[in-house]
Amino acid sequence: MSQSLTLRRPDDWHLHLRDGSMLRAVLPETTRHFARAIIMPNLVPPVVTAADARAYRDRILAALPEGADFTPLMTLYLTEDTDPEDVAAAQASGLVHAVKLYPAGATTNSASGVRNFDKVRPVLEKMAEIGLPLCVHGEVTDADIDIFDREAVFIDRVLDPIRRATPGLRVVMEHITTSNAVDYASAQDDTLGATITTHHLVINRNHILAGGIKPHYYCLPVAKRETHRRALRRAATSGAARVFLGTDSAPHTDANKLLPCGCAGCFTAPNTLSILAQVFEEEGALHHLEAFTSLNGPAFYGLPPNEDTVTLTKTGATYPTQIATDDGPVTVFDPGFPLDWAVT
Ligand SMILES: NC(=O)N[C@@H](CC(=O)O)C(=O)O
Ligand SMILES: [Zn+2]
Ligand SMILES: [Zn+2]
Repeated sequence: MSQSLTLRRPDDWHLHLRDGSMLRAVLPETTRHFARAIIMPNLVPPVVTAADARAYRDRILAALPEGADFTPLMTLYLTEDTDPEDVAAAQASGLVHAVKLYPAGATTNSASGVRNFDKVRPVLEKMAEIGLPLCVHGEVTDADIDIFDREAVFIDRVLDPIRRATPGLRVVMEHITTSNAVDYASAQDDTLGATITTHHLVINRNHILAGGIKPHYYCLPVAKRETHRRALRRAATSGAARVFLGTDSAPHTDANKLLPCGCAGCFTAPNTLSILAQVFEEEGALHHLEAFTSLNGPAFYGLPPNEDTVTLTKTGATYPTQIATDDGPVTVFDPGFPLDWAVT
């Protein structure tokens, strides 16, 4: 008898589905395993208003594979012109579950993000009042701050001041990559959550840069040194209630990754659960996997956990190296080791 593991069906609390033919190609990779996902709004143009989010949700629902049971949880892209009343109405109608903060210039399609944080004060105050979470890409963009320090500096200079100025604001520190973020998150109250990606549990910066540059391991925030990866693994596998999975699965075509100035993002949707089971087993924490993938996220977002389940068996897993799209192939994240756990 091979070992098996049954979990409540997971959710992905940070996912890029893109649009058009890319959406159609990547959506089945998520709906196969996940019941719900927080859908990132960094399209071109971005998903800014409730009307934009409703239209994008309809395009996602129209692209669902036959028979898929999947609920996209929509977000709004915070700009300096975002209308607090539009945000409140979008939440009240059940359409929108979070607002996303991109510091302008921090990452893929962030040009419409926030430069002057004073300009978004009224929106943040409204969100604190109505309990709508702010999902944060937590990196400063100052040219004089080293890219490996941008998350730690953001916490001190931007995140903590925003939280102090806006009591009660619920915040998700997205895709944390440092022990600084782990320490900050664990010291806060239950208004603060943190997501961790699959790939940041697996790679450190050597994987990107040593022995030749590996564009498919380049994402933002960029993977840090090994001590940080270890801190992330401890946090993810600890069972701590405010830490949960946000894969940040971020597909780009190989043509856009393999360039002199290539795009940031790792495409992990197809093999995320197999990789996570292996990471948790290596850490002796398989009993905490369900909390990370299926329980902590819904609790933070005030939603019930899923009723149905997925089962993994230790029979070895295969996955495609690439997914075909009308725009060209998208390479799947390669963890660098064979996968033991298959989703059955
Ligand atoms: N993580 C990434 O490297 N890229 C994301 C944007 C983001 O989540 O920062 C993308 O949209 O491609
Ligand atoms: Zn981001
Ligand atoms: Zn992302």
